[in-house]
Amino acid sequence: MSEPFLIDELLKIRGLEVDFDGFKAVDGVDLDVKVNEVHFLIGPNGAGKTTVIDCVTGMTKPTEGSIRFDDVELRGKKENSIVKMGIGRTFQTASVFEALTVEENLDLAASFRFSMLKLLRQRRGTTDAVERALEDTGLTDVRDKPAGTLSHGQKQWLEIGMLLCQDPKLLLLDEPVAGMSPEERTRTGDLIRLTAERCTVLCVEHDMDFLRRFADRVTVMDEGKILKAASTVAEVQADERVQEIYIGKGRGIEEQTQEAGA
Ligand SMILES: Nc1ncnc2c1ncn2[C@@H]1O[C@H](COP(=O)(O)OP(=O)(O)OP(=O)(O)O)[C@@H](O)[C@H]1O
Repeated sequence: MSEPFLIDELLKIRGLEVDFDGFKAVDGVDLDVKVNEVHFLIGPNGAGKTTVIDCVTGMTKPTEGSIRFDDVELRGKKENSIVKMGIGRTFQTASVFEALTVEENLDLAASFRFSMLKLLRQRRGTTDAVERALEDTGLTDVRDKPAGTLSHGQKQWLEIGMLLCQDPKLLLLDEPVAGMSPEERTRTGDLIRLTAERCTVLCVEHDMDFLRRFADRVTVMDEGKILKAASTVAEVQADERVQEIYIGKGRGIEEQTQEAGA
């Protein structure tokens, strides 16, 4: 009999395995993400974090295990069905339409939520979503600028704004603050906290200072496995095995996480 799906769980992964031509990139991963939490997935390079995210979006097909979202099994579903179920995802390099303005990018993203008929009847639905995303991301002043002229940080916020326009239940963020200045990191963290008031956030990240400020819970992976299941940042930092994998791979947890996020 399968485990019961608790009311505050949004994502429940059990026994996930991914085999790339004989190499187990993900090896028996269990992961629980609760409704409206900001959950970070950390671990050294090659730990399998992005592969787990790719399995949730349907981009990578697991060889074993289950991925239940809102008590529905995602395995076997197509990527676009998973998007429609309310899962949005950003990439390490923001994917925005550079030639379109900020507002046009958001408008286009918002329109994915509506059928053509609804769009004609309910133009206002997209406008409200766009205005809210502009406000949340702090991009109102640059709404008429082509996305290609934005700074790196602004492009990342635009990508998050585009996903917010689609009213997701779960946002998957892949290293959202990589390459950002300290000010941009703070703004991104504030945007993530604001986002978590409306949806759940699962974030792959290396920057320990960022985690300390913005995470509710953290799960640590190493070599395809879970090293430490969902815990507080303080518990993760105090864990000797977590210290060991970072120290064992050359440097301290602080140093390595900051460096990887820089
Ligand atoms: N398509 C693929 N084919 C073969 N091997 C892959 C593929 N994608 C990822 N891998 C390997 O699987 C392992 C896990 O990769 P993954 O990108 O998930 O790690 P990660 O924890 O996200 O690392 P990083 O922090 O460096 O992004 C790595 O050894 C990687 O080289």
